[in-house]
Amino acid sequence: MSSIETLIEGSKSLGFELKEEEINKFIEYKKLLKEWNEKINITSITDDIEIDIKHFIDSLTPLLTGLFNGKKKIIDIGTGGGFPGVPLKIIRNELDITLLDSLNKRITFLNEVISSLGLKEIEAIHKRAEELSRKEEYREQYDICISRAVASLNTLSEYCIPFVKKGGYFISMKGPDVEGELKESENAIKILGGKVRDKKIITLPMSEINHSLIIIEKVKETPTKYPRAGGKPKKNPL
Ligand SMILES: C[S@@+](CC[C@H](N)C(=O)[O-])C[C@H]1O[C@@H](n2cnc3c(N)ncnc32)[C@H](O)[C@@H]1O
Repeated sequence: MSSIETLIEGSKSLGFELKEEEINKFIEYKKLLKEWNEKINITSITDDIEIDIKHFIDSLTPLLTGLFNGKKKIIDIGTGGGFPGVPLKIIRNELDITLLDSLNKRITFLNEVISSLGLKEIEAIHKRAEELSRKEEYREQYDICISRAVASLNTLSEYCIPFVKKGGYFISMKGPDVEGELKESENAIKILGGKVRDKKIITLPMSEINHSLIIIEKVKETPTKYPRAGGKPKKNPL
C-alpha cells in the first residue's frame, strides 16, 4: 500500500474524508519534512507510512473531541515539525493557529511549510512558552492550547494553561498510561485554574498504538505569578 493511501484510509476510519486539495497539501508537507530533515533535525520518524500514522493521523485525533468545530483560536506548544498544528489546519482551514517552538530552525521550516502550502491565519513563533504567555496579547487569548510530546503533564500545565481563556481547553496528547502523570499533576492543574474534564483513549488506525487525549477545562483565571521564569516549570514542577 502506498503511503498516501495509508493517510487517506486512516483518516477515513477516524471519520475524516480528505478532499483532493487537502491530500495535495499533505503530500507537499511530507516532501518538505523529508527534505528539511536531512539538513536539520525535525523528526526521527522518516518512513512514509509511519509519517502518515504517527504524525499526520495522530495529529488529527484531537478533532474527535468535537471541541474544534467553528472558528476557534488555537495554540500548539512545542510544535516541532508542526504536530499537531499543521495537520489540524490542513483539514480545518477555519481554525486560527499559532505554532510555538523554542528552536528557531524549526520555526524557519514551519514558515516554509506555511508559504508552500498557501496556509492563511496561521503563524509560527520562536519563543519559550513560559515567556510568551506572560505577554498580554497571548495570555488567556486562546480557545484551545494543545501540545504533544513536550514535557510531563505538571510542567506542561504551567506552559499551556496560561494561554487558555476561561471556558476554553488545554488538550494534552499523551501515550497510553496517563494515570500516574494525572495524579502527579493534580496540584499544578488546580493552581493554574484548570479542571480535568475527560480522558479519551484512541487506537491509531492501521496500528496497535494507543494514545490518550487529556482534556482540561480552564475554569478560573491563572494567577499572575504563573508561569514562573528561570526554567522553574521544568526544574521544579508545581
Ligand atoms: C519532542 S518535540 C515534539 C514536537 C511535536 N509536538 C511532535 O509531537 O512531533 C518537543 C518540542 O518542544 C519544543 N519545546 C520544548 N520546551 C519548550 C518550551 N518551553 N517552549 C516552547 N517550545 C518548547 C522543542 O524545541 C521541540 O521542538
